Amino acid sequence: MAVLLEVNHVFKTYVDANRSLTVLNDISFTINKGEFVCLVGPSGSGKSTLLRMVVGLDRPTRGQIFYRGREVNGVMEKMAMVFQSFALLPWLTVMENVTLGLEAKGLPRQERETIAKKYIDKVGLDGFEDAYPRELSGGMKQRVGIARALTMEPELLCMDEPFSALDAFTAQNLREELLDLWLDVTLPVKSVLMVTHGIEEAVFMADRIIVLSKRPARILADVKIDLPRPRNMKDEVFAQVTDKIYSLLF
Ligand SMILES: Nc1ncnc2c1ncn2[C@@H]1O[C@H](COP(=O)(O)OP(=O)(O)OP(=O)(O)O)[C@@H](O)[C@H]1O
Repeated sequence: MAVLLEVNHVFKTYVDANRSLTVLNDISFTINKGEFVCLVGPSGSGKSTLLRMVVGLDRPTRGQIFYRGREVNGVMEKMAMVFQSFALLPWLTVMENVTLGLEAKGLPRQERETIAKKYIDKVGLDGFEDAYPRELSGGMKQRVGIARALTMEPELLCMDEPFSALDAFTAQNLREELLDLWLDVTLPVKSVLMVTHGIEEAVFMADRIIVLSKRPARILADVKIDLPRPRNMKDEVFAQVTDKIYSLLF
C-alpha cells in the first residue's frame, strides 16, 4: 500500500526565556493512501502541535516528517488543514473565504471562482456564495472551512477537532458528510488525519486510531478499527471498541 505520510522519531520541545516544555517524545507512524486516521489523547498532549508540524506550519525539534518521501519543510501541496475555530475572515464573503488559498497560489479570478464553486456545491453551500460568516450557522461556517481546504485539492486532509465547536446534531451530520467526501472518488482527498477529543467520534470515523499518552506524548497504541461502515454508535461492538480505547487512556 502506498505510504503518503511518514512521521519519523519526532520530538518537539517549546523553549522560551524561562522554561522548556517537551510536548512530543519520539513519535513515529505512517499513513497509507486511503486511510482515515484519528489522533486522540489527553488535553495538552500535543495533538495540535503534531498536526501543525504535519502540514508544515511548525517544525519538529528532532526527527523528520515526510510526505510521499519528501521532507515537509513549510506548507506543501497535497495537504490542507481544517481548523476547529473555522478560521474564516469575517469581512469576506463565503466565496472570498473559499478562494483565499487559490488567491495565494496566484490563480486568476475566473479560475479561482470556478474551482471554489465546485467545492462550495460539494459541501452543500450552493446559494450562499455572497453571504458573510456572521450570517451563517456554526455548521455552515465549518462547511466553508472544509470547502476552502478542498480547493487545495489535497490528498491528505488534516483536521484539528473540526466538529467540537458544533452542536451534537450538526456535528453528526457533518461527520457523515465528511465520510462521504472521503469516499467520493471524484475528489482528490485520499486520506484523512483528524485530531479529536471524542473517542466515540474517532471510533465512528477512523480506520485506525493513534492513542497518545499525556505530555510528553508517546504513542500508547495504534488501534485498527475493523467495524463495517456505515457504523452505528448504538451497536454493542461499537461500545466494546470504544471501551477499549477509553481503557488505554484512563
Ligand atoms: N507555540 C507554543 N509555545 C509554547 N508552548 C506551546 C505552544 N503551542 C502549544 N504549546 C503548549 O504545548 C502543549 C501541547 O499543546 P497542543 O495544543 O499541541 O495540545 P493538544 O493535545 O492539541 O491539546 P488540546 O486537546 O487541549 O487541544 C500545551 O501545554 C501548550 O500550552
